[in-house]
Amino acid sequence: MSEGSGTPVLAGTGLTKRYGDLTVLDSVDFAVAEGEAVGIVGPNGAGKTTLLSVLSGSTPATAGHTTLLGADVSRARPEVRCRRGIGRAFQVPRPFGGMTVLENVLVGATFGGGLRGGRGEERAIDVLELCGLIGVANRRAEDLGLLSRKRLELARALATEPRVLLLDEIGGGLTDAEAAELVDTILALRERGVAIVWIEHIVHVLLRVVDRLICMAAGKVIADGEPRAVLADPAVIEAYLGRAVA
Ligand SMILES: Nc1ncnc2c1ncn2[C@@H]1O[C@H](COP(=O)(O)OP(=O)(O)OP(=O)(O)O)[C@@H](O)[C@H]1O
Repeated sequence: MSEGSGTPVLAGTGLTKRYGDLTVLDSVDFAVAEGEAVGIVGPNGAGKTTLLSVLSGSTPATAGHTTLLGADVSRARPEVRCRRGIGRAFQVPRPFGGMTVLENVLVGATFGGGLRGGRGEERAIDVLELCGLIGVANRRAEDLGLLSRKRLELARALATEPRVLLLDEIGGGLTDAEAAELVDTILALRERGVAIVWIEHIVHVLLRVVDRLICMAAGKVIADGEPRAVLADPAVIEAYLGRAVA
């Protein structure tokens, strides 16, 4: 969390997830401040996606607590956490293929954000503009190219009016130019004060957005701080076993 900030927008304490004897998340403490952007890196199987799933409520924690704007949401279902401010976008976009782009975003605003009637429509149009999708608002989601599908995934999460947005490898599969466009959209969200937690293997893309980097390995946080310092940390380099991280 940034120095001097107040209550974190989202925080986890002692977050643990076990599958039988396998501990995939091992007593992780995590916090993101309002408007902060945090990147999460780490080798495959480190527990990064599990951390986001536990924070968003889609995977129940074995132990630990999650707070959202200071309130304990550890027992709240994912849709409740969503309405209270946690948005999530996935690596593989999950739109309703037969629906238009606008309809997909309206579903997010109405069911995820609890915005009814005119307010939902206003929010949907605003989000489509922000994500560069207004020109394809009436196209069916299944007819979109990859970058537009990624933008739609982001737009659906944003339509719920999140205070914090959890992004899971949304840059995957994009060309450098497409990834740069996506970064511009995410920077625009930051300007609106949405906190961002972003797992991304494409580190140079991540570094354009985040103020802080967390590295996980074997279910634990092994480094947390200024991004370049984290990438230069010997423990981080060792965790990647010599794989390039920047
Ligand atoms: N439902 C499950 N049952 C058993 N093991 C699981 C389950 N879900 C995840 N795991 C295991 O938990 C570990 C952490 O997985 P997770 O997806 O959180 O890692 P990750 O850091 O996001 O990896 P990647 O970068 O490959 O996406 C992995 O070893 C994975 O196989």
